[in-house]
Amino acid sequence: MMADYTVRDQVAVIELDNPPVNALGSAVRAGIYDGIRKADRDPNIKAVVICGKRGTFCAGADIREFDGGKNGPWITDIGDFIDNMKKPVVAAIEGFALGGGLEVALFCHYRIALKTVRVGQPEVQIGLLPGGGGTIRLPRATGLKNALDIITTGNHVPAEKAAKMGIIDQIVTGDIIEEGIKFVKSKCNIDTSLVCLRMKTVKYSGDLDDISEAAMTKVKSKFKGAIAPIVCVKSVINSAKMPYEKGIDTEKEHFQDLRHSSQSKAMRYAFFAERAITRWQLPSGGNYKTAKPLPVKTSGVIGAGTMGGGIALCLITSGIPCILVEQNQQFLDKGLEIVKAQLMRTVQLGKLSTEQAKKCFTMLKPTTNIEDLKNVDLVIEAVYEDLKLKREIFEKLDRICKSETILCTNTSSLHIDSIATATKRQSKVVGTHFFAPSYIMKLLENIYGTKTSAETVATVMKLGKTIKKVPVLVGSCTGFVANRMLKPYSEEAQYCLEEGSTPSIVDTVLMDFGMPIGNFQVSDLSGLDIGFRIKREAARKAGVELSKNSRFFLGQRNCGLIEKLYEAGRMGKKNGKGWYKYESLNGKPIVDPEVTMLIEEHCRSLGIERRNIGSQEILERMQYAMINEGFKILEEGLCTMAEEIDVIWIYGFSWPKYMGGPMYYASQIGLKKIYEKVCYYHKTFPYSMHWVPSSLLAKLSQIDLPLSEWGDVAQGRKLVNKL
Ligand SMILES: CCCCCC/C=C/CC(=O)SCCNC(=O)CCNC(=O)[C@H](O)C(C)(C)COP(=O)(O)OP(=O)(O)OC[C@H]1O[C@@H](n2cnc3c(N)ncnc32)[C@H](O)[C@@H]1OP(=O)(O)O
Repeated sequence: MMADYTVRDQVAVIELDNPPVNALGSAVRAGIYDGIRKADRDPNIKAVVICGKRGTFCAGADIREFDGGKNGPWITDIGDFIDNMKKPVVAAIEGFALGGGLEVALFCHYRIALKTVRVGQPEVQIGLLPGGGGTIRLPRATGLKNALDIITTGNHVPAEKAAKMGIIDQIVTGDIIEEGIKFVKSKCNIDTSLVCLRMKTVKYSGDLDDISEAAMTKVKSKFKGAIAPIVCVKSVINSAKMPYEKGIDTEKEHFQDLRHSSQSKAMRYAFFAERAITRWQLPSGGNYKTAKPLPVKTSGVIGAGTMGGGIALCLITSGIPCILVEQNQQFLDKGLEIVKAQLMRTVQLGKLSTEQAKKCFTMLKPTTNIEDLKNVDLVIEAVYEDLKLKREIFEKLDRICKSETILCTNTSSLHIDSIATATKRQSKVVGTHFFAPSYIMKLLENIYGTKTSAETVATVMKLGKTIKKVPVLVGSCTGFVANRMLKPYSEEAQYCLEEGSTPSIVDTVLMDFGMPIGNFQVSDLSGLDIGFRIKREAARKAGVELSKNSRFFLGQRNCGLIEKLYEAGRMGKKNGKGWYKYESLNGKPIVDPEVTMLIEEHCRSLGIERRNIGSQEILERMQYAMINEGFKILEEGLCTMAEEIDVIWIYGFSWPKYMGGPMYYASQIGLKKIYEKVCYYHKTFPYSMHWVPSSLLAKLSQIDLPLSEWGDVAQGRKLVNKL
């Protein structure tokens, strides 16, 4: 049994024991169930303590079991039994009580916790609802409003807040089991039915239908396209509408429906993908197990623009002092204003108190003197994308900084070696690519160069976690993984415009799929000048002219629309005109007939016949071109597993988690179909390099291998005999 049963001072102590997080697998559930029945039967036992081993209570149901059909008692059987017990049962919580873990605690008559504990019902984040009575019992403990909030967001609640909400009865210090025993013995003379949550009514104020409608509207707009939050609201409302038993039965039905839904399967995949990518390895052999990160106690950021300011903010709000360097006082002052405004916003959102924000700000040391960086542990360069400038900065940093300092570049496209070779410490140079807005977006694409050491990689992977990002390690190539895959995706979007579509049609198709924002809206946000400059730089490097009126550029299909919009003074949202027009800086995109005319004129002048392009074709062309690129990336060893690509898209480009990421999506469609379509488009559009089929995709399309093994095939770790 995966729950230890011992007796101390006439109290039965049931300790959950399932490493690493005491997940409630079927054996654990059986262990708890047997334990409470044994304690109830034994006349020498006066009370029960339920707690967990290894410093944590329980992280919920064993998510891996949801795909199989493991049996064991249903979790609410435990609750039903405790509800009828005369002997008091206390949950003694340390670490986490999450999901089914909190539900077990809510079955108990009492809950005590250490101050450091976090509780929550995070099921919604894996496309589920709390299926062990959580939607019915939590509202009885804390009221409808709090329960709706906790269950629909999945956010963790710190112990003291949970105590104020009525979820925890007492905060304790010291040994949790000793405290549990002391606490529960003091309750032996109290009638358990008086404290049993089943017997309580659900508190709320106002009209239930109004509460339900408001909660539905909120989750539908906040979690667009996701089913689980809607079902969570329904079930929590049932707690106030239905008798306890009916509420529980309905909850169980909802749980089973969600458990088998494609959305939950994709989100469970994403949960484990996020953990798999922490097991990084370098081609040279260094890996997450062997490499030790260096401490980062002080940091520096060069460039106080929107990106650099946001990066500095990530550092100081995570407790890492940061020296922010700009070339002159005017730019520095502007950067500081950006940091201050973002900090204020964080306070307004309730994420930091005014005091905390003030304290953070004192950790920022603005300067115009790069020499001030000499003693910091790590520097992140975030100046604009100019190789010459970056090399100059790295050469200077190499001279100024102590020998241990790690030098990071926030380049979004340049090869790491092309910057690292400006220094005599190539093993300490690494890419740390943040995504705009850098304070908000969770992805941190860490890029190793040929000579980057495992220690340096370990340091930036750890730093990523410390500053609350999701760090993914990738190899170096133009655009790295994220932007390299984005290129065919947005090129296909532009080709669709030339062939007959419009920015708003393309964007609507993407948003209907589940993307929070369309391709052309993103382009307007980043600024059309960025796209234009990238193309101009590519032309300059190749020693050719950039021509907006040519259908070919560097031997490839070309769409000159960006150049035409740029020349028409359309810079994007920042000047109110891009692919759309905007009435204000915070305004919504409005279809602009001028852009439609410009596109039509572009087609006329180049003799391109426009046609109706269906939404399926738009989606397929954008996604399959990008997926094909993903397979090439795996094939080239720039990623070691397909999961890395999915996490990059989820956290860098807000790919809907309930669709698992583009590689997972491909696995659901079937690689055979994807490969056939890629071949078809390659034939149809022979001048687009991105349609040349990936040989890995070709290989995998012939066999049926789980996504978790695609990287192994690419790297030759798994040999496929059939081929
Ligand atoms: C048929 C079943 C009937 C049950 C009916 C009741 C239904 C209840 C629904 C649920 O309870 S669903 C689960 C709800 N709980 C969660 O979503 C919590 C998930 N875990 C986390 O958020 C985090 O892991 C943590 C607990 C906050 C700890 O974070 P930390 O960063 O410290 O460690 P990780 O790297 O995330 O995790 C360590 C290790 O543990 C694995 N793991 C964590 N939680 C679970 C879990 N609930 N089930 C299975 N495995 C879990 C995680 O995958 C890591 O292992 P890996 O090998 O590195 O992947």
